[in-house]
Amino acid sequence: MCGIVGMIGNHDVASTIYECLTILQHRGQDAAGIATCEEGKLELVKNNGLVSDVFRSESAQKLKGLSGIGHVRYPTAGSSNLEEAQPFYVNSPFGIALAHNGNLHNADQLKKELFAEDRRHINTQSDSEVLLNVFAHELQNASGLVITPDAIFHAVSRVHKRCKGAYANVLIIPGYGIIAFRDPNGIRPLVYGVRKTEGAPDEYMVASESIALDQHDFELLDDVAPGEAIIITNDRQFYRKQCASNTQLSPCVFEYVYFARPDSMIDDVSVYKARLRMGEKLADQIKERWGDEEIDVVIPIPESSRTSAIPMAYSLGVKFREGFIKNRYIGRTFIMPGQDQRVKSVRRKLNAVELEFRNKNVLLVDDSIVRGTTSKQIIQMAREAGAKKVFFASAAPPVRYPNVYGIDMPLCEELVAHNRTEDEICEILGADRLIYQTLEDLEAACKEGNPKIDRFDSSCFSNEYVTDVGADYFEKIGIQRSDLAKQGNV
Ligand SMILES: O=P(O)(O)OC[C@H]1O[C@H](OP(=O)(O)OP(=O)(O)O)[C@H](O)[C@@H]1O
Ligand SMILES: NC(=O)CC[C@H](N)C(=O)O
Ligand SMILES: [Mg+2]
Repeated sequence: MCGIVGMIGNHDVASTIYECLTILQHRGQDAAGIATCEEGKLELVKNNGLVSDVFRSESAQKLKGLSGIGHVRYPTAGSSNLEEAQPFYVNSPFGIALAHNGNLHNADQLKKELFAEDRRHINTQSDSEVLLNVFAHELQNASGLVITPDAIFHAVSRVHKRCKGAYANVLIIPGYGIIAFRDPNGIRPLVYGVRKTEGAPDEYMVASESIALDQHDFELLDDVAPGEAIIITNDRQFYRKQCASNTQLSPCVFEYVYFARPDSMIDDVSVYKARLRMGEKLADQIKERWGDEEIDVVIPIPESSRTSAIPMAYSLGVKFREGFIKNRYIGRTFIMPGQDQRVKSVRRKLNAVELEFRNKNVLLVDDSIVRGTTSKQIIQMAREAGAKKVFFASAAPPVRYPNVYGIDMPLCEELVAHNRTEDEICEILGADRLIYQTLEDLEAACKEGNPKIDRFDSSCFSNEYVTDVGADYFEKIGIQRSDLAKQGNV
């Protein structure tokens, strides 16, 4: 997952974009970048690291101008190297920079076409560089000497025809404005809003999550619809158009489970409320299936499961306690690049409050179990702290299949639930009992917020992908993006 933001304002936008990126930091911890534009000149600063590290240097001072875009990266294609940090820039036509959240599964094919037919060279392994060049090529074909909204909308419609996978994008064209668009399935989130000041032109912001808008007093106007593109020119003309013929709103259900901040709205659904409903539904399952079990206390595994754990405890009529304290200076474990780092980080990040465990039957709640890195260690810690019995509940169903739309879970064999029954998983994790949310309940918990959602991308639970992903792509990412490959061992 990555976080993206774009803004046109009445003062230099770099500091606001910087703040937005810190707000979106939970979506990507590997690299960060900002491109701004002043009088037709684009400045770009990007590097590996957290937002606060990347923009510490003096180079960030050069980020001037009333429009800009920003990105925080969690890689799903290519390497974690600086060359693949975003925004990406291409100088022709007009100069375009892009920030992309998502993942293309036909990037290899597109790369060949770009080279052989479009005379464009791709210099990295990044699918985002491919996407930018497809857009640039199509814009070049569609425009004359002057950029027009029609030419941009046409270029976006061509991107929809050529690119397969997930993409929520924000782009900047120096001297013209910013553009945002979302793939025809609307897999990755993208919202926009306006800030009005009397006597001054309206300011606009586009971002992965509404929380970036909220914190800067922008009024949320809408989600960018699947297949839709919006344009905000420097002189504040606003255009929007549907650029795809077949669209179906299919947001990634994992955003609601884990990725997004609870205080965000995604496709008109409050992530917070969706998580509360997940907790209620899971509690119903527990009552139905574990009626015989005595639970003394419900304990969330910080951070993301807290919201679901509260209504669970309430519904079960059991105490809710903070049994694990989180070191607030350690980032998210799951999106770290290597398994060694992830394992070490869980222990450094979480510590048990012994008195909440001693001689108790504890129900630990997490939002999801993916590789099992967190749950395995946490269950062990609960036992060391003196728990009598350790029960484990996951607010999401078993993750059994790869994600190809922007979450780096490329290899089935790395997923603890793949090809395993719930009893087998329970044994591996070392719990006394394990319960998972059903997919039906999870989707219902999210959809209740917006019945207009056509379907979800729930592929990592169901093995049903909303785009046509070829077997060769699964094979490729399984080889290239496994933990072993990333360590350079294969
Ligand atoms: O089974 P695993 O492979 O361990 O992945 C699942 C865990 O990873 C995430 O936590 P993370 O520490 O990334 O973030 P959080 O602090 O937001 O909960 C998620 O909330 C689960 O706790
Ligand atoms: N997680 C993402 O959205 C990743 C974006 C892009 N595929 C990259 O690897 O940089
Ligand atoms: Mg967690």
